[in-house]
This record gives sequence, C-alpha cells and structure tokens, in this order.
Amino acid sequence: MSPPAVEVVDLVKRYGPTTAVDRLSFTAPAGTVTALLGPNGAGKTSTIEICEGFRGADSGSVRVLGLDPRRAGNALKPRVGAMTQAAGIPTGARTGEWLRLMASFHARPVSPDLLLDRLGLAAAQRTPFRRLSGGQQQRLSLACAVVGRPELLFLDEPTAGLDPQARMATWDLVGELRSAGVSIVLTTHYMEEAERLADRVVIIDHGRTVADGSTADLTADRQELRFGADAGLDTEGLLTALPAASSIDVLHTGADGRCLYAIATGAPGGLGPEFVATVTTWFAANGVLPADLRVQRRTLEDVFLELTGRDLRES
Ligand SMILES: Nc1ncnc2c1ncn2[C@@H]1O[C@H](COP(=O)(O)OP(=O)(O)OP(=O)(O)O)[C@@H](O)[C@H]1O
Repeated sequence: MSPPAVEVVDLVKRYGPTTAVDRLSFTAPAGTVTALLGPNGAGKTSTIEICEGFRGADSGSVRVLGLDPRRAGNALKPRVGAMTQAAGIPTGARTGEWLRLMASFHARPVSPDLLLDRLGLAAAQRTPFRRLSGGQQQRLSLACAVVGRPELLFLDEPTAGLDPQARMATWDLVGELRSAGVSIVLTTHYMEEAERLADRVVIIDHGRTVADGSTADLTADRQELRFGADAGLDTEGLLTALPAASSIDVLHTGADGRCLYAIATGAPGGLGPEFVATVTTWFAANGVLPADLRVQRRTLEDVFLELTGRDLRES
C-alpha cells in the first residue's frame, strides 16, 4: 500500500516566544486534496514550509511520500511541486523563459505554452516577473509548481487576492490534477475554497488541529431550523413547546434589533416536518412572523465558528 502523501505527528514550531505550530497532527491520504483551513497566523504556512523541507521543526515528525523532507530533499525534489507565498522567482526573469527553464529540469514536463494559456499568462510571456501583477505572479508560481507533473503538490494560499476568473482557472486546474491522481495539500482561509476543492479538511487554530475530516463528515451531523425574528423573542417559551433535547441559539444580532436564530434538536425523528410544524404552530399562537425560515445543514463556516468562537472572515 502506498504511504500517505503527508503524515504530520505532534509537530511543534516556535519562533522565539511565539509557538506557531503547537503539536499539530494530520494525515493527507495519497490521491486526495487536503485543505489546511484556518485564519491568518494559525500556523498553516509554517506547517506547509516544514513539509516542503524549507524549515526545520522543533519537535514532532513529518513524512512526505514516506520520507523525511529535511533528509530526503534530493529524492523528493522531482516528485513534489510547491507553490509558496514567497515565490522565489528572480525579479528580472521573463514569464515564458522562466517556466521553460523550470520545465527543462524535469523528465516529462507539461507543455509550458499549454500552462501559460490555461492560467491566462500567454500575453505576459515576455514580461519580467517584477512587472507582473500580484495575481499574475501567483499564477506563474502555480505554473512552476505543476510543470514537472509532481506526484504531490503543496499550494500555500493559491488563490489569495486573485480575481474571480483567475480563481476559477486555479480551481479547475486543481480539480484536473486531482482527477489525474496527484495528491494535493493546500492552505486557505477561504471557506468556499476548502468546501469546493478538498476531500479532507483540517481546521487549524492557534497551531492546533481543532477538527479533521471530509466536509460531509464535518457538517453532516446536525441540521438546524433558522429564522429571523425580533431580539425579544420568548425563546424560553418556545423551548418548552419543543421536544426535550432541543436548543435555540442566537447566531447574529443585527443593528436593527433583529436576530438570526437557530434551533437544533436531538429528539427522535430529528428536524422533520412534525418538528417544523410544532415551531410554526407556536409562532402562530404567539403572533410571531419569522423571516427566512429554513431547514439547513451546517456549513463549514458554522463548524469553524462553533469550534473556535470566531468568524474566519473576521479573524
Ligand atoms: N519567520 C518568523 N519569525 C517570527 N514569527 C513568525 C515567523 N513566521 C511566522 N511567524 C508567526 O507564527 C505564527 C503563525 O504564522 P504562519 O505564517 O505559519 O500562519 P498562517 O496560518 O500561514 O498565516 P498566514 O495566512 O498569515 O500566512 C504567526 O503568529 C506569525 O506571526
């Protein structure tokens, strides 16, 4: 059986007094997309740079394609592609020439022209790196990471700051690479990106894994009935009308005094039609007209908020 693409156990990385990675563990299975999702400063870049062999760890173990990235750098180089935040491309290098040079280091590269075309860089072939826009620089870095047909690809914040069209092109490329069997480990603080691309999501906060699983696993175990109503809603009264093991949370309070409520239940039968009827009957008896009443599954965003107490976008 092939080893996991990446296996991280109890990883610790300190910078002086700052513990950036604090006994982090996760496994990225081969042939899948694994997203490390977390707010800025969560320790994602430090983790991925240790996996890439660019940084050493203070303690813990890291295996990349079954090998130690600090010791087996030469063996891993042809097998691993890395798109880093600091691209490491010389400022004077011309886009097309640089990508062709990168391709020449590999035995069976993807056609550089094809990649430039796919990533919207064909017109910038002769442009030096320093004159590319931030988004173009990122896409060239992505092209360099994939040109050698790696078995494993590390992508650090691959679409941060990209416009929607460039983001879609990147997502399409990641999807195709995954279909071709490439293992991908990416970091992101975009919930949609993790939800859309990843087979497995590792939620990281303050350098620790706070949840780990498929998006479906992380979000499936609970449904909620959400609605908007005044802040003064008699939630105690509503709770007494509901089966035991039900709860009501205020998810959000607007400036206008309206709140977004979420009802969940562990009662037998769960959140089915009868449960909804009980709630709406109580609304009718108490003169409450709810806004946007809907039953929905938790999103990754809800899970993140619940686990960290923070909104990923605000952190
Ligand atoms: N070279 C360094 N020296 C000192 N502190 C650092 C260094 N690199 C990172 N840190 C600190 O370590 C913590 C984790 O940073 P890291 O870049 O790994 O997180 P991140 O989740 O990737 O965030 P971002 O998305 O902002 O890059 C932060 O508090 C950061 O300030």
